[in-house]
Amino acid sequence: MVAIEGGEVSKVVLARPLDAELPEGTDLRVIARDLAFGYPDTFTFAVDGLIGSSPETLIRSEGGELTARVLAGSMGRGTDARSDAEAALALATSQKDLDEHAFALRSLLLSLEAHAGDVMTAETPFTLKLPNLWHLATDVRGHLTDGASSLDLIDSLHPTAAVAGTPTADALRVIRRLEPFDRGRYAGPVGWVGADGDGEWAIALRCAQVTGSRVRAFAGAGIVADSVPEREVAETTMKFMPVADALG
Ligand SMILES: C=C(O[C@@H]1C=C(C(=O)O)C=C[C@H]1O)C(=O)O
Repeated sequence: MVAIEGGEVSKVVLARPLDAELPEGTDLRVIARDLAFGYPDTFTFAVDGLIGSSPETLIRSEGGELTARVLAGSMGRGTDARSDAEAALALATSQKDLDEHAFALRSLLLSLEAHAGDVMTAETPFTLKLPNLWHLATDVRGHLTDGASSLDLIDSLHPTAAVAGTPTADALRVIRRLEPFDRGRYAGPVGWVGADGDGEWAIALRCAQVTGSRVRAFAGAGIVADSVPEREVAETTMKFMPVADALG
């Protein structure tokens, strides 16, 4: 909060790791299948021991068409239909979350400017329902104008303010100062690229790195001026749910 109050950054995304031992005999293919069934509206991935289900599309580039889904602003699901609808409404009307979302969207749009035309987004974010969380979400569409490959695009776009903060360079400095661990591939791009440069890249969130029998899961939350530290920590606990449940 000192970095935000002092004007060093407007938003910073801070993460924490969660370490565990993998139960003996765990088959990562089964874990990936469980994640894919449990979180159908996400990208489930398992690449060199990095396994997870990400709801956020960094960029998809196919035949000159670009799409992205920006997420920022989160709220736990309610325990019944009524409290769940209230949670979604509270999120959609929370100025703190709308601000947090606007930073993330703006950073993506600015980075896309060099590569895309006819960029379209809705004026207000929608609420995206996941099994563990509500998110504020904005879908972005545009046309590729400079022939960039999807690898060029992720080079320009990563890291967005959804996982780093605003301004990017200052937020990265604050992260290096405050996070006492290496993010590894957490919050980086994960996806595929074709021989023609097209591709689909998610942001590696809601994931864990498996190394032998050791597992390290990661979860972060965007901090802005009105953030309440305890709520942000609780948000990361909810974000651990997919991998924590799947890995037992
Ligand atoms: C940083 C994470 O998630 C990001 C941060 C969010 C937020 O702060 O509300 C929401 C979605 C993601 O863009 C994470 O899952 O670890």
